[in-house]
Amino acid sequence: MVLTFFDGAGVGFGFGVGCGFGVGWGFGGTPLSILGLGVGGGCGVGLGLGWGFGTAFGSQYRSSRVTFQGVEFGRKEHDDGGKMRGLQKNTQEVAQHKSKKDCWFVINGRVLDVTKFLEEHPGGEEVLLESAGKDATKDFEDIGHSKAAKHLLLKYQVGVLQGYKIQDVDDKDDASFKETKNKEMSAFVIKDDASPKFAAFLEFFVPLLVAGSYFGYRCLTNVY
Ligand code: HEM
Repeated sequence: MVLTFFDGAGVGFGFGVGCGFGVGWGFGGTPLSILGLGVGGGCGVGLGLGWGFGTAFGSQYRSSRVTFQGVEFGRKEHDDGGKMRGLQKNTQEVAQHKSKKDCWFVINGRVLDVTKFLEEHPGGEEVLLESAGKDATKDFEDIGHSKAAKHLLLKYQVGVLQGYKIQDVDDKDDASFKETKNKEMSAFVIKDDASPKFAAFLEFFVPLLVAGSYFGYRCLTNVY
């Protein structure tokens, strides 16, 4: 979860007592996304209801989970500081995990536990089981897996084959990974933009509707 603070100009709505100063709720500022506390000047004398321009500030919790092409970014597996993923394994140890219930293989020196991925693999579980307990680098590369697939395999890393020094994806000077990261950011923006637009729409029209109803009611009662 991420906490976003915002402040800025907005529209306030509330009850006021006295000479037209009211405290109520408002919305506004950047990213114009949620109700905050609004303070603003109003008009009227005595007990009244009003809305006016003022300032709005507040905070908002939002989910930081982002999924891009099936890869869930920000999960614990990616944030374990490499403790688990960096454990040294040898070929004999990898060779012991070659069943459907316990399937490991090696790709580019990374030891992967793909047991939970078998059923999800778009190329089918059989091909993965054929590589179980072995080095699957050549098979993996020969298929011409996409960049997303290359990124996805990091999720299943449980260690490093002895003798290999693995570069972290973030440090890798590889255009393919950079491209994936950029896409990840745009996916983030799109997902975050969706609800604030709707919220801003509601937040503008609700006070307008309430104020309109109130003034309508006042006009009607004055006539008679
Ligand atoms: C953890 C390791 C692996 C991951 C994360 C992975 C992921 C994927 C993904 C995402 C696809 C869909 C196409 C794409 O995006 O490239 C795919 C397709 C495929 N994969 Fe894998 N894969 C892995 C290992 C392997 C291995 C070891 C083989 C062995 C031959 C293999 C064979 C295939 C095949 C045959 C396809 C279908 C290609 C097609 O339909 O054109 N994959 N894989």
